[in-house]
Amino acid sequence: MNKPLLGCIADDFTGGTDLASTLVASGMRTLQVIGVPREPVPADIDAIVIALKTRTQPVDEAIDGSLAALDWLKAAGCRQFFFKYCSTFDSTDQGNIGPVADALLASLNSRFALACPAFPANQRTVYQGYLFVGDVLLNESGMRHHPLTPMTDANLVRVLQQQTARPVGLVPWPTVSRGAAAIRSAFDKLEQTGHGYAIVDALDDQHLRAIGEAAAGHRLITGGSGVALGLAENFRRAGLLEEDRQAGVLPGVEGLSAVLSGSCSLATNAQVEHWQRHRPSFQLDPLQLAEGRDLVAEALAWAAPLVAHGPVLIYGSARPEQVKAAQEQLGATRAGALVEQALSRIAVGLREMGVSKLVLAGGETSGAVVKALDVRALRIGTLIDPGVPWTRSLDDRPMWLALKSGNFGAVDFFEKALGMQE
Ligand SMILES: Nc1ncnc2c1ncn2[C@@H]1O[C@H](COP(=O)(O)OP(=O)(O)O)[C@@H](O)[C@H]1O
Ligand SMILES: O=C(O)[C@@H](O)C(=O)COP(=O)(O)O
Repeated sequence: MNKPLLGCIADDFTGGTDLASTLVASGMRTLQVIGVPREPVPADIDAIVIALKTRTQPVDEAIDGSLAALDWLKAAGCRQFFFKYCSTFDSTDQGNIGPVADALLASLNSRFALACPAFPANQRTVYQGYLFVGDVLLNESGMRHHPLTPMTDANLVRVLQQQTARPVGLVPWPTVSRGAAAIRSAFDKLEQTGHGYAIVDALDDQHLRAIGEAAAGHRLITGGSGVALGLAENFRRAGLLEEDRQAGVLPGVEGLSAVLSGSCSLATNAQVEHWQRHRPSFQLDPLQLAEGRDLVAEALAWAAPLVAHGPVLIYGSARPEQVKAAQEQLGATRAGALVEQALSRIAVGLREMGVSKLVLAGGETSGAVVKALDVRALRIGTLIDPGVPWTRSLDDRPMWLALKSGNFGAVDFFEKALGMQE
């Protein structure tokens, strides 16, 4: 049996499908598993993405979970490893990007890894070490209001340096634009001068492909899905990957559809508002949940007569003022957990009603819901918008799931995913 080539650890589930869809598009047969698998790798898989929910866990738990995933991937025979985090570098002052990357490097007996969250197709670029979201710096984007990981500094060298004792350097755009050989020699120089990481500038996909090529010999690569663009080609050059493999079309599922949204990002809030212009929606308020009101039962009772006629949206998503008000009373973690738990129970209830196609908005939200549905693995299908593919769960009651990163997708993403007209 062929061994997988690339073993990936994603710090959240939406990030996992984002990375998996990039690998599939570049011709790698990719399986996404939820948590460290209990089963052996299926045959004929080129890349495995283990999706964890470590982005906002306490640092020690994030390290333990990531190392367990790495051990499994090593045992499966992977040659190269990828730590996938968010294209907006979502983290707290303590981590978890730095501490997890440190632990992975140590376990791989490596001293150096690149760090590049750039994802130009979704307007994330890195210039002189500063992360831009569209035409504004990260800290001026909606990410400054993120409920769990507010990002208040766009200088990634500084942000990562705060999370690791290993010195962090920069490979700037003029070097990156000279191509793979120049990038490789910049990596070598940084490693020789004792740096543990290099933040790497990237403004377009060509840069990302060159960075990928330069990292062909690296044991560990860290970044967003963009930097995975060039990895398949490395394996092809080495004669390890066949040409022209395409992502399989997912077998369909019979049943009803719904959207569950827990993301409070600018993009998701706009998608929720767009949906509400013509379609039914039900809002969950964490303050009411905290008071003990059974909004799960209310939402399901509301959905029952509607969902048979067309998809419904149930959401906790709220504007920054509303999120802040809930967090002031409950704390960010409890407010978030209340909405995640409610949406998870609603997802289980909707499945009982015959829903088999679910669009989930939000990384933490998707993680909570997918766990509640006891999904163990996902096959990756076609892209709805950059970074968000349809997936099909691999179990006895298969569902189609679209795990949408909060920040991703056009304003009509929900309708587009479900094939609905305006
Ligand atoms: N009204 C609300 N008040 C406070 N927190 C909320 C509210 N609605 C959702 N949340 C929480 O905000 C967090 C959003 O994170 P996530 O799902 O990862 O979205 P994103 O992909 O935008 O980062 C979740 O923990 C979610 O439960
Ligand atoms: O890289 C990205 O932006 C996404 O793949 C991602 O990690 C999504 O995270 P959320 O925005 O929390 O869904």
